[in-house]
Parts: sequence; C-alpha cells; structure tokens
Amino acid sequence: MSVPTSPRGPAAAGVRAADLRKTYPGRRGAPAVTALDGLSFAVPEGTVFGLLGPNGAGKSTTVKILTTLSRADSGTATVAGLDVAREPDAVRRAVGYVAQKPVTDPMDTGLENLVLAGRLQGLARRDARARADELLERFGLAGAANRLVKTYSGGMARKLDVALGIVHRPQVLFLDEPTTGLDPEARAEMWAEIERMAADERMSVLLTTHYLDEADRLAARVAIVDRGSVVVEGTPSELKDGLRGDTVVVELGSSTSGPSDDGPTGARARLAQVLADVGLVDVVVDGAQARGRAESGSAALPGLLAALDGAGVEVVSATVARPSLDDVYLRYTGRTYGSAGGSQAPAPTTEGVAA
Ligand SMILES: Nc1ncnc2c1ncn2[C@@H]1O[C@H](COP(=O)(O)OP(=O)(O)OP(=O)(O)O)[C@@H](O)[C@H]1O
Repeated sequence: MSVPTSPRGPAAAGVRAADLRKTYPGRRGAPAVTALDGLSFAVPEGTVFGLLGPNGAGKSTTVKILTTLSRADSGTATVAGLDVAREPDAVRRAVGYVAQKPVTDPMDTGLENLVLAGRLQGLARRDARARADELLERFGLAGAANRLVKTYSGGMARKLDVALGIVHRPQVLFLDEPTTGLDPEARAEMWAEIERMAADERMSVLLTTHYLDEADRLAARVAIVDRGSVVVEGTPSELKDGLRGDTVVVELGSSTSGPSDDGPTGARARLAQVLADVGLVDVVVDGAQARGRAESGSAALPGLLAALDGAGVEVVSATVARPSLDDVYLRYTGRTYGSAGGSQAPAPTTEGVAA
C-alpha cells in the first residue's frame, strides 16, 4: 500500500504527485482553506487509478494541478513523465480531460463535434475526419454520426464526451465521473471502453467517481483522499482484505426512527451502541440502515438480532458479506459514501461508534 517516491520510478510515465500542498486564501475575511495538505500518489502507466473522497476532500484541486489549470503551493507532480510546473505546455498536449459537464455542441452532429475537436488539436482536415470516423466506430456511434447530438441518449452523449477527450491520443486521461446518470447497460459499455483504452493503448486513466463499485471494478489501484491528503492507497483487493472479518448490514423497519425522547439523533446513537455492545466495530447508522463489522458475521448475527429485538428495533433484513470498498471508505474517512449523489451522508444523519 506504499506510494512510490522515486522521482524516476516505473510510475514516472503515468502520473506522480508528491507532497502537494495548496491553500486558497479566505475571501472577505474568511479563514484560508487548506485544500491539499501533503497529497501523494502514483498512477502506473497504462492503468486505471481511482481517486475517491468526500466532497471538499481535494480531488478537483488535485486534477486541476495535474492538468496545469492550477498551481500547487509546494510539492511536485509529473504527468506522462513531464513536470506540471516546469513543462505545462507539453503536459497539456499529453493529457485529455473529460469533465462532468458535456463540452459537445448539441446542435452539431457527433461527426461535426469530433472533426472540430481534431481541428482544434491541430489535425489537418483529412486527419481530423479519419480520426473522427475511427472514434465513432470504436465507441459504437458510427450509426449516429450524422445525427444532432441533442438527439443522443445519455450513454451515447457521454461516450462522445470521452471520444472528444482522446481525439489527440493523450497518454494520460482524466475522467471526472464518467458514468454518473447512465443506465446500467450504458455504464457497462463505458466500463468496457475505459478498460480497453488503458489496456490496448497504454493510456493511464485517473478516474474520479462517486460509485465505489465502479472504482472496485475498473481501478487497478485506488486512493481515498480526505482533508487534502491520501488516507489509504492500494489495490481494491488489498484494501478490502485489510479489513478483518465480515460486514453485517441490518435494514431497519420504519418504526425504528419513531418517537424518541431525545430525537432521531439520540435514537441512532443508542442503536449504534446496541451494535457496538454485541462486539461490532466501525458501526454506523445511516438512515434506515445500520452496519458494522464482526470477526465472524454469522456467529454475531443471532446475538445482534436478539439485542435489537430487546431494544424494540424492527429489523427488515440482515445480511453478512465480505467487506466492500464502502467499508474501506467508512473505515478511513469515518463516513459512509452516499449512493447516487455520491457525497458522504450529511453528518447529522449518521451516527457512528468507533472501533
Ligand atoms: N477557488 C477556490 N477558492 C477557495 N476555496 C476553494 C476553491 N476551490 C476549492 N476550494 C476549497 O478547497 C477544498 C477542496 O476542494 P476540492 O474542490 O478540491 O474538493 P473535491 O474533493 O473535488 O470536492 P467535490 O467532490 O465536491 O468536487 C474545499 O474545502 C473547497 O471548498
């Protein structure tokens, strides 16, 4: 789980960030904000790397520095072997960036969008057309090449965004939330394409995502960022295997958050305590779900259900599973990762009991 520190190690051609620090000055008398506080990680060439973290953790600031849109106060970073502070123009040519917001023109066709992007990257008209055709084919958009982008489905439009980001054959691709809002089929297609780009073209991909299953499936390595630094880094398997025992998840009935003398927060705290009392660690109660880890989930379950019953808590279901990246995230940030919206659950709805 270590972060390579050699300035010219095998990771040099991918991405390497070492001890990045960045503070934004406070506006109108507000205190300064430390966005990055010694952040380090390395993306080996030709691999997908997942950068995960709660809102405000410093992911966007990191990507801005690596794509030369912002400068670090201190620390060093290389992208495709190039120093972002000393060789920004070369870095810009070496990277592709697919933002969350579409950059396509909805009133142009897919083909027109791609040809224009190629021309803007300095390709001759013929080469831009050839590259556009190649990318349309590859992303399964050839049949829709001459349709206005505004008629594309969400999945097709997102694929076109990614195609635009790689028109100039970048060595390193920054992908910000590539599948947010896509249906399962479109997500699966996008995943296959991302895997192919990394494997077949030795492209290094830095993925920021709010879907932990996406990071688990796609990323060779992930880093969890919190408060401006990497709190843990490794392969998804390493990180999950690093958590001992099983995860126990209890879905609670609607009566659970019912009347309570000290309100819902007090009810959640007491519920968390019930789980902790039967030996569960890293306990969190979040909405209608309570979870924690036990050395043996199946051994802990009868006692847990009896304790919940004794406390008058209605249980809808209880499951035991191997730890997931959600559990890793919770362990290292102390927060759960929200599902669709992606941010951590707001503090007041979550009640935890530390290990
Ligand atoms: N231009 C800015 N001026 C002042 N503070 C900023 C600026 N940009 C970011 N910040 C602050 O720096 C911290 C890190 O923000 P950053 O956007 O890098 O986090 P993030 O992990 O990308 O979050 P999100 O997932 O919400 O995009 C936050 O506290 C944020 O409010």
